[in-house]
Amino acid sequence: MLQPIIEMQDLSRRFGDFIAVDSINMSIPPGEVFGLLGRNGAGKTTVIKMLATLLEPSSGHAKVGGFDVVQNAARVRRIIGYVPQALSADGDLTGYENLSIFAKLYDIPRAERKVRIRDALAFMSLSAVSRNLVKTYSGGMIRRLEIAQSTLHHPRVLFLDEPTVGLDPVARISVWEQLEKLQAQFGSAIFLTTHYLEEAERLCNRVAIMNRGKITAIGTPAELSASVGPNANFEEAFEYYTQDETSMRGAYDETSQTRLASHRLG
Ligand SMILES: Nc1ncnc2c1ncn2[C@@H]1O[C@H](COP(=O)(O)OP(=O)(O)OP(=O)(O)O)[C@@H](O)[C@H]1O
Repeated sequence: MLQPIIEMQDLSRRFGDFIAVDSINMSIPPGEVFGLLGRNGAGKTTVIKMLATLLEPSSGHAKVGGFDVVQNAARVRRIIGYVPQALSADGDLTGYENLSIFAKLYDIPRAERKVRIRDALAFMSLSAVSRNLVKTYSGGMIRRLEIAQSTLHHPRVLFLDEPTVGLDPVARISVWEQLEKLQAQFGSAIFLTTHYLEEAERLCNRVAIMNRGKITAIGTPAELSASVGPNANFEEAFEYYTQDETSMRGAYDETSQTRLASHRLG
């Protein structure tokens, strides 16, 4: 098997006494589009922030591109792109100016900057509005600009935290299409969090379902559906794997528990 691009080993994060991420283990191969799914508060953002070197683990380890996210944080930062959940582009600058800041941040040589920015704008279908202030953009356009910003340096992994939250269905589809194009052209791995099941099914090669800090299932969307029942759909699988453990204990027989455990190990 190829050397994983992302590896997590007993990765945990506490806030005081509260365990937000509870000893998770996962490996993601290069080029995979991987979705971390869960309800609000499951711990998804905390995982992505640890992988993107923005938050230190309380215990356990993670590597991105073979580099430890704590010991080699600077090396990790050079090979990743990160799009946070809240819209973050500067509304008082133009699209071009926002990209220009990131080109400098990523140390893209001065001679190459213009071409990279022009290509990124064209790639995200933003060329026509590049000289307009970002505050005049729609939510979908801002998201596409942020994806352009965070991929200017052609990262090996792109982290996206809830990339289409708050977008209308048309804007959501346009973001999905740009992400698919990006993956096809550069082969970057994409690690995204979402609570939209349709997004995960459309974009992701594999998904993991997270509930109260733990990974309860991992596999392709089709595998997870099949693991719940012969005719189950992905929504039913999500419901199943995000139930509270107490209700699971009561409601499911031993076979189901074994199946759940085998997914945890998978
Ligand atoms: N800095 C912090 N201090 C204290 N608790 C925190 C902090 N950050 C996150 N938490 C808690 O950790 C848990 C997981 O939060 P996290 O943001 O990772 O969840 P999430 O799955 O990304 O949810 P959402 O979809 O709402 O963003 C939540 O209960 C949250 O309140």
